[in-house]
Amino acid sequence: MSDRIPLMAGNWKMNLNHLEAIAHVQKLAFGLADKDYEAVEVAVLPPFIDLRSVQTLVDGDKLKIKYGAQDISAHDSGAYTGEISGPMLAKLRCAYAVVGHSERRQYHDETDELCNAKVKAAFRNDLTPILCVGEGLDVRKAGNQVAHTLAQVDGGLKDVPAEQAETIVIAYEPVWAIGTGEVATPEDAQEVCGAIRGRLAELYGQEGADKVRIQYGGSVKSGNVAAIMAKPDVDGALIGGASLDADEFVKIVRFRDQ
Ligand SMILES: O=C(CO)COP(=O)(O)O
Repeated sequence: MSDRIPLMAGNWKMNLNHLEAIAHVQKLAFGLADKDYEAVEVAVLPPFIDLRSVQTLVDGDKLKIKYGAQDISAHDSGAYTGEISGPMLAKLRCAYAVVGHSERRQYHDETDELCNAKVKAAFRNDLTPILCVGEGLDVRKAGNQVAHTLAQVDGGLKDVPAEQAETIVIAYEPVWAIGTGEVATPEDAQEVCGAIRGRLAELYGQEGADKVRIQYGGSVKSGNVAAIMAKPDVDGALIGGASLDADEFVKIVRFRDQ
C-alpha cells in the first residue's frame, strides 16, 4: 500500500480564455464542494494568461483546487521574448509547471536537455515539475516503449538531486493515446509506469521512488479512469479534452465512485 495522494490534473492546453477559466473553476469548485475529496489532489493547468484570474478566485474563495502552468522558461529572467519564468509563476503561487509535454516536444522541438533545464528551473523556484514522457506509435509498434520512455526520464532528471527528484510528478503519456480516444489499457499504463518507478529506484533508492507520483495521460475519461487508477504504479491522471467539461472532470476526480 502506498500513501501517495492521487493527483488529478486538467491540462486545458490552448482552451478557455480568462473569463471562461473563472466560470470553469467555479463549476469545478461547486461540483467538488458537496463531497469530501481530500484524498485526491485536484489541479488545473490553464494557459498562462488565465493564471492570475484563477489565482484570484482560488485565494478569494479559499478553494482547495491547485493550479499550475503548462510550460516554464529554463531561464529566470532576461531577454527571452514570449517566455514566462519560474519566479513569475511562483509569484502567482502556482504549484506545478508541466515540462516536456509531447505537444511541446513535437511542435517546439523540445529536447530532453531543454526539459532537464526546465525541470531545474521549476525546482529552483519551488514549483513541482510535471515531467511528461511517453512514446509515439512507431516506437510502440516496435515494442520499444519502455526503453524510449526511460531514456526521457533519465534525460529530464539528469543531475537532479534525490531530495528534489522524489517530489517530482512524472506523467506517462503515450503520444498515440493523446486526443485520439485510443486509451492505453490499464496493463499498458502499468507496464511503463512500473518501469519508471523501477528506474527511479535505481537512481534514487526505493524509498525515494515510492514517494514519486506517476500519472497516466491519454484519453482519460470517467468511464476508464477507475481501471487505470487501480494499477499499483498509477497515482493519478493528466487529463486533456475531458478536463474541459467540468462535470466530466469532477467525475474523474471522484474515480473511486465510478
Ligand atoms: O495530453 C494530454 C494531457 O496532457 C491528454 O490529452 P487527452 O486527455 O485529450 O487525450
